Amino acid sequence: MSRKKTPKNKGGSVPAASTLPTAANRSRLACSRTARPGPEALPKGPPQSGRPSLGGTGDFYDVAFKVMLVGDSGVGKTCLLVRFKDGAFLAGTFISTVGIDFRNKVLDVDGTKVKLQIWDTAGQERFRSVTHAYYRDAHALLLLYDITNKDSFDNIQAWLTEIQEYAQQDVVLMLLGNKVDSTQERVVKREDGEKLAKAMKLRRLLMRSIVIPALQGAETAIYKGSQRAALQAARVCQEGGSRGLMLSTLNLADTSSTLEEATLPRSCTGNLCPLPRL
Ligand SMILES: Nc1nc2c(ncn2[C@@H]2O[C@H](COP(=O)(O)OP(=O)(O)OP(=O)(O)O)[C@@H](O)[C@H]2O)c(=O)[nH]1
Repeated sequence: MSRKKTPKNKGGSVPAASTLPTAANRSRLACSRTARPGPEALPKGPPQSGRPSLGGTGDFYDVAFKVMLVGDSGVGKTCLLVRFKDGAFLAGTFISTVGIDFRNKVLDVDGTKVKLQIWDTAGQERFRSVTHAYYRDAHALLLLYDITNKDSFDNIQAWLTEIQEYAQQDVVLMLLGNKVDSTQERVVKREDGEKLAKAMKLRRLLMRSIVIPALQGAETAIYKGSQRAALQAARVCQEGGSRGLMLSTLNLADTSSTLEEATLPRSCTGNLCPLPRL
């Protein structure tokens, strides 16, 4: 595979810390319910200059969320995003992300236009200082590990420490065990992922009968925090994780959560699962 993690048509990449968000553009990133059309009112991800406007495609939307993909290098963040955005799986040679990159996607959820602004961060240590500044505005963080790479699982705690330091306390966090298609190479047991989730006092929202083809092989899904943001983040995984994912979320502000179960809506039969009205 040859692919470049460089600016793309509907997104952009941010290799330098000089373009980190300002207080002004951070406030615009807040989850917004806007009148349509709203390209100029779309939440502007950092930075503002030198790249196409996030709304340049003329997307209409009612509500917008900023979602960030984080985790060790090579866990599959870019693949998840590309799969979600373009429906393609980037198999083959691994080219590491430089800096930070983003894609927009507007989904129709029960008649509501939901815009997701999804940021793909570089997993490599040397880019941490760049990505830290982007946590603050995120509504949801998807924290990935690779079930074939024990180190990426062991490093989850370190990622959580970073998240606790830099993200909003009420951010929705999902823990994703990626690459479950690689059954032969699996070194992180599903139970270990679930144990970690429990240790973090996660709440369980979605499990068992997830009938979305993209989620075949999904192990479990847990959320806590803003329900709507959690579900939108789950949708990223549902569409992006054709190879199955374990989803779980953590509300860092809530240490007294208990496990709660629910299921996806019955109408959830395709790649796009209508979200329940919350
Ligand atoms: N088998 C399998 N391979 C995957 C999957 N997702 C990603 N890969 C492979 O894993 C490698 C790394 O994927 P990337 O998406 O580039 O990883 P990343 O997390 O974005 O890495 P950084 O950009 O360095 O942070 C690539 O060779 C992908 O083809 C998956 O679900 N299953």
